[in-house]
Amino acid sequence: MYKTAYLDLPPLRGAAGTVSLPGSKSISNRVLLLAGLSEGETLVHDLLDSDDTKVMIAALRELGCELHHRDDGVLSVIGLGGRLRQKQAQLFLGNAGTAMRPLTAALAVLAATQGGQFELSGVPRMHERPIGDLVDALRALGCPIDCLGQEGYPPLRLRGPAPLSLTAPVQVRGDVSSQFLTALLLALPLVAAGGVDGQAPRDIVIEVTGELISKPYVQITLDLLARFGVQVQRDADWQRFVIPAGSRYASPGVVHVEGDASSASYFVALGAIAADQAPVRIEGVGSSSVQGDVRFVEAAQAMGAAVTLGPNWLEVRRGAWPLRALDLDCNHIPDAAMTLAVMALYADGPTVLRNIASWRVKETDRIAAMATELRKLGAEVEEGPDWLRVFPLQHWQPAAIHTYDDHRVAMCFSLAAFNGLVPGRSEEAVPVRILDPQCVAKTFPDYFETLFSVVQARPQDIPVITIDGPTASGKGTLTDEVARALGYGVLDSGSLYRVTGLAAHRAGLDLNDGAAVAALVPTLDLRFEEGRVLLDEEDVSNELRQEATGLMASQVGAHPPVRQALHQLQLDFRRLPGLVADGRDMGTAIFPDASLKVFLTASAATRAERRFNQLISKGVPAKLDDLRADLEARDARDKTRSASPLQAAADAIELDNSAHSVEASKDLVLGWWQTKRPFPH
Ligand SMILES: O=C(O)C1=C[C@@H](OP(=O)(O)O)[C@@H](O)[C@H](O)C1
Ligand SMILES: C=C(OP(=O)(O)O)C(=O)O
Repeated sequence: MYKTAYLDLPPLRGAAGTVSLPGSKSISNRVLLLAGLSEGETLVHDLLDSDDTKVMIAALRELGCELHHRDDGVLSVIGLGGRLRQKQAQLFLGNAGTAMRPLTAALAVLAATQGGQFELSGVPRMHERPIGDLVDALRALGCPIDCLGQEGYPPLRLRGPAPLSLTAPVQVRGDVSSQFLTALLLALPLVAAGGVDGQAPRDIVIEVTGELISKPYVQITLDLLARFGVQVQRDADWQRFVIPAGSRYASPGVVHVEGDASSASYFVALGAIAADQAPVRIEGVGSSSVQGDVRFVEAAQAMGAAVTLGPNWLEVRRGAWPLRALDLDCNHIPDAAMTLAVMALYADGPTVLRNIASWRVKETDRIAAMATELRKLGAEVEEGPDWLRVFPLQHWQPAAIHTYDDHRVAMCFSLAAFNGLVPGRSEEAVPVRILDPQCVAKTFPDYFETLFSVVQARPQDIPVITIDGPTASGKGTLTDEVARALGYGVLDSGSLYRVTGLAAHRAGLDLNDGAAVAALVPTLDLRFEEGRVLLDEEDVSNELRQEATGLMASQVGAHPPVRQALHQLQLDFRRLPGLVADGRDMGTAIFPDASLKVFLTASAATRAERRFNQLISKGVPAKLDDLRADLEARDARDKTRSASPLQAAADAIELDNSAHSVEASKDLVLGWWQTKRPFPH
């Protein structure tokens, strides 16, 4: 996951390849709750691992369920069998509607029937998301509930014991969120079995007042209840639901969670926009999905996507281009429909998304957020209480997209990075900045990594920052810090000869055979991370420092084909989303077109002192004066040698960090970087 303040997406030009979806949020949290309420063990395969499921898992643990992750990745849940083990808990539920609403209903009923007191809270936005309709329904049933902040909103206190009146149908409004009905459907089997206050088993009837929105999510609830042994009857109008008398949760033993269909929407859109050569294949959902959001595929097809599908996969290519404008009632796909708003920028006319009032009470006011952010790109957008009209965009502007702690805003705006595919815009393509990219943690922590694995950019569009300078100037540390702040990769070019020597030696090659060693270079699986060098995922940093490795390095470095192969290898490090390259000739020889070049220096005295402290801390004896004399001699040699002398590139910014902390140097470099970027400040 990118834990950076922002993530810059360079212009992206194409897409192809296969993605494997994370588990469905809606299914994961329902399965967790149902398994937690059932008797015995449920083994959950492919559960989503994200903020929304973490809060549900933590809550169930607090309540006394035993959950543990097995070595094979399967989660074992041992449920409560409907009996509270903890009668008091304070549960923090983040911004997960699928945890807050269902747990409210389940714990209100359990507290009323078995006694107890539970407090449920979330992030500040959760305290602005309505829950009044559910609270009203539960209070009418007899559950004592206090709204601890504003009436009708979390945080909530659920108390008991209290007598429940189960004779009349339970009434719940369905026009603000379907999760209120879902919550009652998931919780009320607790009382349908009877036994509460000596009551006989009875049918529990739930009646929906007002138009029910987001119906496919209620269907997911009904399907999963059926898998846990509860067969709810519903009428044709989705107004009346009956949980039959005697219903009891019965774990199916093993449950497989499908891939998330809402998360699939970004990759379906990606295929429609950018897969003009080979398809984007999406594994985890398909025609046999129980999630309503698979119907996003129909909307994408209407806009021109060419889709083929199997039971649990989709393949999407570009069909019509530009995309076709759409006018759609999106009530059945409230989450995935946000993706259509960005696709609309690539359409041949205005696209209207209707019946989306619920967007206003989700992670943020999504109608306002989408309108505001689309306008930053230059788009014309109109909005109403429950609709959005987006016009196609010709003149794109570089924009820093505010994401409002809303995972879907972050994910769908990544699709704006394909603006270079708009006819006539190839040379004018602009990057897109996504602010606070880690908000994707709610449902898809690795979203951007997954995206980068299937998209292409032109190398010259991928930003590079070079940090060159003499030995012991602190290049490595600064490079790591800058790269970490930007989410960029690192190239530690100084270690390449040593790594090549070591790898060639390990492969049993003759180090005098230049051609053989050169052929090995492109196959090296190399990664630089936090000052460490990883070869085939093994940390070889210590081995690289050894004298024997130094000898191997000079042996392989003598061959021109090896030098050439290493040149290419360095260029290949220019990968999405960007690169910080540390060395001595990065800005002059390897990446002469780098957008920012830094030449890092420090006085010989400072560098000698740093090297001295480094050695002493590792228990290596050292003399300060000797180190300083060595460094001065080396500087003189470096500057005057004929083959690539150590020189700042003409367009490099010099940074003498003798008197700066690493933090201060990093801030300086990031400040320069901002001035090089096209985003408004
Ligand atoms: O029940 C569910 O799993 C969900 C229902 C939908 O909410 P609304 O019913 O509030 O539209 C959806 O937006 C949410 O992401 C998940
Ligand atoms: C609305 C959403 O989440 P929640 O489950 O919190 O309602 C969403 O994921 O888009």
